[in-house]
Amino acid sequence: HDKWEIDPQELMLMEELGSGQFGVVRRGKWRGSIDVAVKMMKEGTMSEDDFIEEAKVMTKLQHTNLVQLYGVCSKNRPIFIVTEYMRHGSLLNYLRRHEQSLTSNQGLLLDMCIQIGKGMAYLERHNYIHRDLAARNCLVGSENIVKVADFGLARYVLDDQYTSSGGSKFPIKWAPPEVLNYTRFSSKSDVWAYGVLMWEVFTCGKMPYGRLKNTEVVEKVQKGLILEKPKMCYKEVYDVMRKCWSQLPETRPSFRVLKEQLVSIAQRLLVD
Ligand SMILES: Cn1cc(-c2ccnc(-n3ncc4cc(C(C)(C)C)cc(F)c4c3=O)c2CO)cc(Nc2ccncn2)c1=O
Repeated sequence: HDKWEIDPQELMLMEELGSGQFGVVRRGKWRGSIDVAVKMMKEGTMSEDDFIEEAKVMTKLQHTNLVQLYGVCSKNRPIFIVTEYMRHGSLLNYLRRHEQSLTSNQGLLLDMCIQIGKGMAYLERHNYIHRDLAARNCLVGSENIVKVADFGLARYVLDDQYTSSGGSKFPIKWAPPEVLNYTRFSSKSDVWAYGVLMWEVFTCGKMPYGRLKNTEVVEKVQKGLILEKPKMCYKEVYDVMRKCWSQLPETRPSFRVLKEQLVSIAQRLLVD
């Protein structure tokens, strides 16, 4: 019996949550009581067979700061991807909607970064690369729980506007030099993206590099220019961001180290 295969008859679909990269995502109930989100994969948007194969691995990745993949309905089309439900939606929207209350609460902003760092340290330990880490791809649940979503899915996107670094949908502003030049993804390219995500958190959801066009950002990043310190961000937190933006991947800290550094900063700050 394939553990990762979900019987669609055990699903009750509810309101639409939005339409992501692969089509409509709806809220639902699984087996009558479990809150889920159901991605209904639009035909031709993802290499489905490869994904279904990978789903077996993904269901095994379990951590409090990762949005849990419960399984897939792959026996008919469109295929459904069933995951844990997060009631407050994307972190990016949450930051923008709650800017007023968040600006004075650096402890909470730092805690959000630490939670994501823990989820990413778990993926790093399992040699799992996200490939599109950003505030838009993290989700917020109750009690300010934050989790990393859609890790690894970038490999199955068929839209080459998204997959090729010259494409209009490629996440240029979250990409390090080795990805811009050779699309060389690694946990250290996730670390670069994590630095940009920290900047998003401490600016309550501003767009990195403002209105600069992608071509201008590529030029700046390759020249070593980096994002400025957000106004309401501790100096030592910005120093951690800057380490994530080292030109060379090997000079960037691992998520294991990053998490420890942020936790010790949080302990020092929350004591004072
Ligand atoms: C699990 N989950 C998913 C979503 C939700 C809804 C629509 N699109 C998406 N997205 N968003 C982004 C996304 C990105 C990718 C890349 C391959 C990384 C490019 C692949 C995806 F498949 C998605 C996706 O499905 C999500 C994220 O997967 C919203 C939730 N919750 C709420 C709650 C209230 N309001 C809105 N959403 C929720 O709990």
